[in-house]
Amino acid sequence: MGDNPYMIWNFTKMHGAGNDFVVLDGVRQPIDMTPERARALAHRQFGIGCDQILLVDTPSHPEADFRYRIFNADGSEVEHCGNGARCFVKFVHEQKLSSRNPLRAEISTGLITLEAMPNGEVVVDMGQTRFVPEALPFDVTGLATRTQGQDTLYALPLQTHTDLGDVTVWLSAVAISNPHAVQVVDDIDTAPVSILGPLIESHPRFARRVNAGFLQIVDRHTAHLRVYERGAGETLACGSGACAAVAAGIRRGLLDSPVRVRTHGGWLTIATHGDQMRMTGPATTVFSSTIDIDRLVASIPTSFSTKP
Ligand SMILES: N[C@@H](CCC[C@H](N)C(=O)O)C(=O)O
Repeated sequence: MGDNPYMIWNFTKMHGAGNDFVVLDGVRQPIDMTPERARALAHRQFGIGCDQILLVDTPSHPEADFRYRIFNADGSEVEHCGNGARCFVKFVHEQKLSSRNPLRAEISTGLITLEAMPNGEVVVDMGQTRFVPEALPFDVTGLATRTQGQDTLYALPLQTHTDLGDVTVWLSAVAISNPHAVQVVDDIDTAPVSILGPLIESHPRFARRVNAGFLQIVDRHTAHLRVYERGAGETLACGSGACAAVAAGIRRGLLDSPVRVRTHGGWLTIATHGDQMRMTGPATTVFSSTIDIDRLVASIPTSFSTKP
């Protein structure tokens, strides 16, 4: 790799409401990301540790300022990451990759617009929500359904193999580029997220797996949310999950825009803007450093192998 034989990567550790990221500049340094490298970077004990890796790259779309790629902690590349999008803007400005504001970023499913506000928060036009099971995809063949407001809910039976026994969860199926299955619960603090989350996330009816949201309605403009994320487990906040949950809450007739969403990592504001979901929230830089990526991958004991 030219004058960088050790594959030293500059990186910045960031978070958005506690959803944490390793952010890499692929514009000024060559980054050949692989699932194994992503898993090594994300490893909480042997790596830097993060929920997702964000790669800022040159765009292929003529109207985009940058391309923005997202890798889950398990190495899978995914379509969207709301909290990451806010950190992406802060990173681009702090690293002086661009002073443009608003910015347009290319994600795998199109373009998103992002704007840094004078108070340090970032606003992201997250795109449209789609309430069609095929968009996730979600195989709903033979599942019982019921209607709530404008939404169709799907009854997904789950065998928990715990004291909870067999349970049926009523899900809204929402795609906002990435897939979300949202259920309404009485109290997010007592909801069995660690039991139901993994069962929903990797349920065979979701061919590309799914992010499992647990939404508590507080009043028509306030909600609490936990998300068991595809490829990362429960995170302190999920921006796309907040957009999907609010869209589901509005469609079910339980919420009105704008909605303040409390996650375990902080507050996000979600509003509808025409047919778009608009998210506002914080973005925080923790520190910047360098890492020898090949040495990191080689250092991880085989019993903790980052190979699939
Ligand atoms: N934390 C993110 C979502 C990251 C991707 C997600 N786990 C997926 O696999 O779709 C957010 O803030 O939106």
